[in-house]
Amino acid sequence: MTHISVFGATGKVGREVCALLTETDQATLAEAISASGTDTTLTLAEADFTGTDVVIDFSTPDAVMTLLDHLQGTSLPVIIGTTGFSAAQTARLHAEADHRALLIGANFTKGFEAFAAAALALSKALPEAAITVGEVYKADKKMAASGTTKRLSAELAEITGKEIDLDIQRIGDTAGITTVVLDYKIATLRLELNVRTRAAYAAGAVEAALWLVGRANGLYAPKDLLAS
Ligand SMILES: NC(=O)C1=CN([C@@H]2O[C@H](COP(=O)(O)OP(=O)(O)OC[C@H]3O[C@@H](n4cnc5c(N)ncnc54)[C@H](O)[C@@H]3O)[C@@H](O)[C@H]2O)C=CC1
Ligand SMILES: O=C(O)C1=N[C@H](C(=O)O)C[C@H](O)C1
Repeated sequence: MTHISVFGATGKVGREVCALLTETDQATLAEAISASGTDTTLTLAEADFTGTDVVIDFSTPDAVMTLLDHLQGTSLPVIIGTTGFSAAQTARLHAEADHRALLIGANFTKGFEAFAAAALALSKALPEAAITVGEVYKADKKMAASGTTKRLSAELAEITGKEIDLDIQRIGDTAGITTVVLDYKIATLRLELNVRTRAAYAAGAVEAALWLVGRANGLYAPKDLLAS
């Protein structure tokens, strides 16, 4: 049985991770940590992580930095689900991988890696196509490209040498819709990943956490799970 602590436990995704950990036989909830603590959660200062095998984070970039400060001197593995890090924060994350196994994923939905690979393959097969990466998320998410869109557009730009158009939308409580549209004049090819529930992100993160326990220190990504 793997003991998983959840950082950002009262958030939309953190709640789903905690719920999943009460249902699965492979893992159990060790400590649930939130910004100010509640009846069922601890503050970071109250958490001691003894009895924790791996931490799953879905919080904010600044909060992740405080988590890493708190974990200094331990080699506890961490799954980072949070997106939107600054360049300096990203550098800190990468340096942290010298001290622990750290897996960073912008999108833990099962099928996302295959979706990204398909988008890259199609962009190579249709070099004449204009490419747009689109996203729809909840209304209160910052109106800027998500981690998912940044990753997809950077990989598509690298492989095609083209500028990639972005279409950013915010609607209601949308869990996440990612599209890649290739327009090659005689036709339009559209790939869409429509996440129905945030439980999908929680499931992918728990699967990654189970995989990460026992790995050597270093930086990992969701595609490493597929390779092993
Ligand atoms: N990698 C992936 O597959 C996914 C990533 N995300 C990312 O995960 C992050 C969280 O997303 P949501 O759950 O939708 O946001 P949310 O706003 O619902 O939850 C964030 C939580 O972090 C907590 N938090 C803030 N400061 C904290 C601190 N110092 N200590 C502990 N907890 C703290 C907040 O109280 C809040 O409950 C975002 O960056 C989002 O983009 C979201 C969905 C999937
Ligand atoms: O905030 C969200 O909800 C999500 N954010 C992630 C991101 O920034 O890439 C992706 C996920 O699909 C949902």
